[in-house]
Formats: sequence, C-alpha cells, structure tokens
Amino acid sequence: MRILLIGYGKMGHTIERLALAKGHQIVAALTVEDAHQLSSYTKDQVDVAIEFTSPAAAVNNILTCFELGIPVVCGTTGWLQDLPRVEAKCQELNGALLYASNFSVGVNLFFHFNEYVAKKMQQYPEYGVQVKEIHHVHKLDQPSGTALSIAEGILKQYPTKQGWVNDKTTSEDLLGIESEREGEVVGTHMVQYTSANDTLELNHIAHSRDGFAAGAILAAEWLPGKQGVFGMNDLLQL
Ligand SMILES: NC(=O)C1=CN([C@@H]2O[C@H](COP(=O)(O)OP(=O)(O)OC[C@H]3O[C@@H](n4cnc5c(N)ncnc54)[C@H](O)[C@@H]3O)[C@@H](O)[C@H]2O)C=CC1
Ligand SMILES: O=C(O)C1=N[C@H](C(=O)O)C[C@H](O)C1
Repeated sequence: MRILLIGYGKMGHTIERLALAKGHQIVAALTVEDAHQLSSYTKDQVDVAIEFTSPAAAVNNILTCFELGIPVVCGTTGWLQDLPRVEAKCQELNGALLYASNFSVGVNLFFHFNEYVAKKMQQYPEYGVQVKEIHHVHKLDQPSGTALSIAEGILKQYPTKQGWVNDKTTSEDLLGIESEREGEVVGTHMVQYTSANDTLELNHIAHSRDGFAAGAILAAEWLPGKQGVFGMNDLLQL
C-alpha cells in the first residue's frame, strides 16, 4: 500500500520501519515544517494516510484528508472534544477515519477485560476504583487518551459516578485518573480496585512503540474502501 505519514516523530519513524518490512511504500513523511504540503497529495498517489502528530494539529489534518478523499488512520490523542465536528464533516464529505486512543492489540484486549471487571466490581462497594497512567516527559496531553478510554469503560458500569477528575483520588461521584510523567516511559496503564483488605489490579505495560505501530498498520490495511468513522473494535474480533 502507498502510505502517507502525517507526523514523523517517535510514532512516524516506528510505523515507517514496520510498514517497509511488510512491503508497504511510504509516499512521504510530513513533519510540522512541511505540513503545508499535505494538501498537494491526491488519492491517485496515496492509498491511506496515517496521522500521528499533536493534539493541536490532528483535526485540521483529518479534515484535509476528507477533502482530498484520502482515508485516514489517526492515533493522535487529546483532540476528542472536536469529534462531533469531525464526524459531521466525515459524513458530509464521504470520508473515512479510523481513530484509536491506543492501537496495540494488548490494550484493546485490556479495554475488553476492563469493562468486564468493572461490571463485577461495581457490585462490591467496599472496593474503591482508581485509574493511573505513566508516560514519558514529552507527552503533551493529560490524561492519556488510553486512560480516558479506560475511564469511559468503567463509568458505563458505575452509574453513580458523573465523570472523571485528573487526580489521585476517586470520590463518590468522580473517577480519579492519576497521571505521572517520568523519563522515557512508553506507556503504562493501570486500574486498581482497593478495599481495606486487598488490592486487585489490571495493568498494561508497553515495552516499545512497535505494538502501537503494528496496530496502526493493520488499521491502514483495513480502512481503504470504507466510509465513516471507525475504531479498533470494528477490525479486531475481541
Ligand atoms: N493511538 C496510539 O496508539 C498512540 C498514540 N500516540 C499519540 O500520537 C501522537 C504523536 O506521538 P509521537 O509520535 O510520540 O510524537 P512526536 O512528538 O515524537 O512526533 C510528532 C510529529 O508530528 C509532527 N507534526 C506536528 N504538527 C504537525 C502538522 N501540523 N503536520 C504534520 N506533522 C506535524 C512533528 O513534526 C513530529 O514529527 C501523540 O498525540 C501521542 O499521544 C502515541 C503513541 C501511540
Ligand atoms: O503519547 C504517547 O506516547 C502515547 N499516547 C497514547 C495515549 O495518550 O494513550 C497511547 C500510548 O499510551 C502512548
């Protein structure tokens, strides 16, 4: 496949390495300096774009891909407040977007187990629930997109909680999400259920970025020819 990389940082480089190893072609890899070149590409040159940039840049890049008729896989986090606008534009322009807060198969399995565990644990009020994420010091958004997806899964099962707070402490009506920034940590997510007697934990620890990149490439292989806004659940049979 002919892939256009939008964003050529830590994720862009990892995706390039794995995509070339799978026999795909990288048409170009755009950074913030050559971002203006995006609108010069056509659907005759590019089968799919993969977007990993920054929270401030993602929405414009996605909308430009819709206008160009290029399907786009987006892993950038921290822009979901604009999702309704993106969904409307996608429908209006017959675009194709696959967004995931985390492309690794392991984390998508974690999302699945998380909802199951939350449903069970919610029946035992002696356990408090808490989410924690740890990432490298370069990360721009907080909480992580993955932590927000985890929180969404828990909140569905806890009708008494009204939402989340980016804090260590969970209260009666708000789920606490603790964020820690430390060195070059790739991405660690935990859900902890604690009672006076014990703690039950679900953990996912990414050892490298290869899992994220492999999932994004799977998504890029799947998306062309489809129309609408999709997630990893649409292509993984979990
Ligand atoms: N969904 C997932 O599985 C994962 C998501 N991420 C997210 O992906 C995003 C990028 O992460 P990294 O690669 O680690 O960041 P990075 O800072 O290493 O790289 C960002 C790249 O985007 C470029 N860029 C910025 N604005 C641009 C624009 N307007 N047009 C084109 N390029 C532009 C920069 O020049 C740089 O090359 C972050 O939001 C991060 O949270 C990261 C890992 C996994
Ligand atoms: O910024 C990162 O690095 C990561 N971002 C994603 C997130 O916000 O959840 C996914 C992964 O944890 C790495």
